[in-house]
Amino acid sequence: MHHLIVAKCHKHEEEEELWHFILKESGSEVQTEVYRFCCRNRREHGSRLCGDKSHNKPMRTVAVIGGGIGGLAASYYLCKSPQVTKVVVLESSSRFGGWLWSTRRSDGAIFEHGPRGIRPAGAVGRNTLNMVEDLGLAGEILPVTHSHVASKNRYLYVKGQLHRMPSGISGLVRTVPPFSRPILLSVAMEILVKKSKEDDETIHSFVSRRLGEELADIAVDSLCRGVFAGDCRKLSVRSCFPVLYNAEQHRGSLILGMLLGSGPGPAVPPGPLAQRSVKESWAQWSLSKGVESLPESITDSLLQSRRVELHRDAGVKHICPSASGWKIHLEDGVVSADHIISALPAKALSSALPSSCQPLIQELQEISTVTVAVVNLEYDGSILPVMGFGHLVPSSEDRGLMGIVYDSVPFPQHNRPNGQTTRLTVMMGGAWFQEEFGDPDAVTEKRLLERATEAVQSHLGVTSAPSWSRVALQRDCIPQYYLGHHQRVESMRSFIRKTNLPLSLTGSSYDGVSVNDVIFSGRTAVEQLLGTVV
Ligand SMILES: Cc1cc2nc3c(=O)[nH]c(=O)nc-3n(C[C@H](O)[C@H](O)[C@H](O)COP(=O)(O)OP(=O)(O)OC[C@H]3O[C@@H](n4cnc5c(N)ncnc54)[C@H](O)[C@@H]3O)c2cc1C
Ligand SMILES: C=CC1=C(C)c2cc3[nH]c(cc4nc(cc5[nH]c(cc1n2)c(C)c5CCC(=O)O)C(CCC(=O)O)=C4C)c(C)c3C=C
Repeated sequence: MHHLIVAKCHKHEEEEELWHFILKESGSEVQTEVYRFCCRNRREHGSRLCGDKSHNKPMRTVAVIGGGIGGLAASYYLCKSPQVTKVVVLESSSRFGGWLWSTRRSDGAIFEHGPRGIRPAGAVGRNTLNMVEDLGLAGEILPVTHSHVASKNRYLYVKGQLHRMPSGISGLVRTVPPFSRPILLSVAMEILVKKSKEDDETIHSFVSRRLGEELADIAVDSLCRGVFAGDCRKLSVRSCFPVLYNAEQHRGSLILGMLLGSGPGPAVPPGPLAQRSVKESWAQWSLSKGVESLPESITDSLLQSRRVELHRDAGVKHICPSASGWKIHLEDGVVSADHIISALPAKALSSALPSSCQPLIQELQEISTVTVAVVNLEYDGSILPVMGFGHLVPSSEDRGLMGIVYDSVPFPQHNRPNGQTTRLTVMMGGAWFQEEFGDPDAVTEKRLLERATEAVQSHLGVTSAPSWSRVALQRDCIPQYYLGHHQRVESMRSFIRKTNLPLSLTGSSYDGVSVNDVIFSGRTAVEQLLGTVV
């Protein structure tokens, strides 16, 4: 008996949905087809994307280039499918994980030099938790609930003072400094603002238009510094905050979009861990040995598979088309592959591609990145004047200093076990790195450390010197989705489709920078390649 199951629908690109149809015979899968539906202007066109016979026969060798969380996630999902004979992961540095990087000191203290908290919410959040559970990491989760002080208290540093971000009904109906009128007023007026006809808009312009300039200048400016280390006057609302863009497009208002929803998202059923996150109302989570445990655990699981080859110190220099796919040139050898999933930063991929891919090279080069100085500090004793996740600093207050995270508050488990200490992380530079500190290659660690400790002193009144510190200069760590980014990404993928290049683009350069987005993008790349749900 044959059963046709519509297994899944998820949003692929703007106004596009992918539908997976699975044909089952006596309970086992015999054929999968993936159709792309374009819902633009409410007209629906379906086209078969993949899943024909050629896609259901084994894909011999897939090379995954870049061993950050994006490349590891893609490899993890590739291994879920029996269609792939071999997966070769090529990473230029001596470790896997990319920006997921934790220092574990011998006395038990843990310091993050990249992401520190991952959100469980939404389809992409559930997807990561399902993966975490599958990897056997559930027991290592450190959840931070919505009722925790780190979730309730987030601060802004404006005009030389810390201000708690308004929250709850009372915070919205009253005038709370640094804002000059109740936020509820801006929110109520928002429903009356007309929808824009523009294809894209900067985040600052979008929020000024819908909620007023003050919220854009202070709250949203700071938020963009705390997620993209970027300038909201240049970043695209459509690519950075698609939920806001879609709310306006589909409901005519952010508030209505939030109340009524703004279109279907990807369908990701929650596993037991994701269900627990909802039941216990988690706002974010980390892992007991630091966020780097996640790529370490994926690497360990990949090593269990005889189909996977993991190569560190294997920088991709050049890739050339060959009769069956690609020849990938490394410093000291050549790897052949039928298909490449690139999880490299866009510029790194652009310099490896052959000149026959010129239009793609051009677009990849246009995706800028920013450099962030991450300064981890440890102080003896309990030195914070306020408790919360941390504070952000709008660019009008201090262009070079983006904010301070009070790591000991959300994750006290990462403090050294003996004796009371406080761990802080100061983040500097971003879109303002060059103007504030000059050439990243010329700036000294001493200068960055001094700037960070001065900020801790002036913002938090801490006069003691840190008992331990570490400066990490994260070069080109966050891609900037400037105006028109969505068109650029679509144009690159369209070039790949039209020229039948056996290449998939994943990682933080294209479809979102959060850890959740990058993992989900790895999964989407694999599902599109194999034409099956993994
Ligand atoms: C300071 C900081 C704080 C952050 N905070 C958060 C947070 O709180 N929450 C959150 O969700 N996200 C956060 N992020 C974002 C998130 O960590 C990143 O967007 C994500 O880790 C990017 O993963 P990726 O695999 O796409 O890229 P990368 O981590 O950059 O991986 C790319 C890999 O490719 C390798 N590579 C480069 N060139 C070559 C080559 N030629 N050949 C082979 N390999 C190559 C690199 O060595 C690297 O390992 C933060 C990022 C930073 C920098
Ligand atoms: C409180 C101070 C914060 C600083 C300073 C900060 C710097 C910083 N953050 C990123 C990248 C991301 N941060 C993300 C989430 C996030 N960041 C903060 C606070 C600071 N970040 C908070 C409170 C949160 C959680 C968001 C929430 O729960 O509301 C994310 C993930 C966003 C997501 O969609 O999941 C990223 C990415 C950088 C590069 C950076 C450096 C200046």
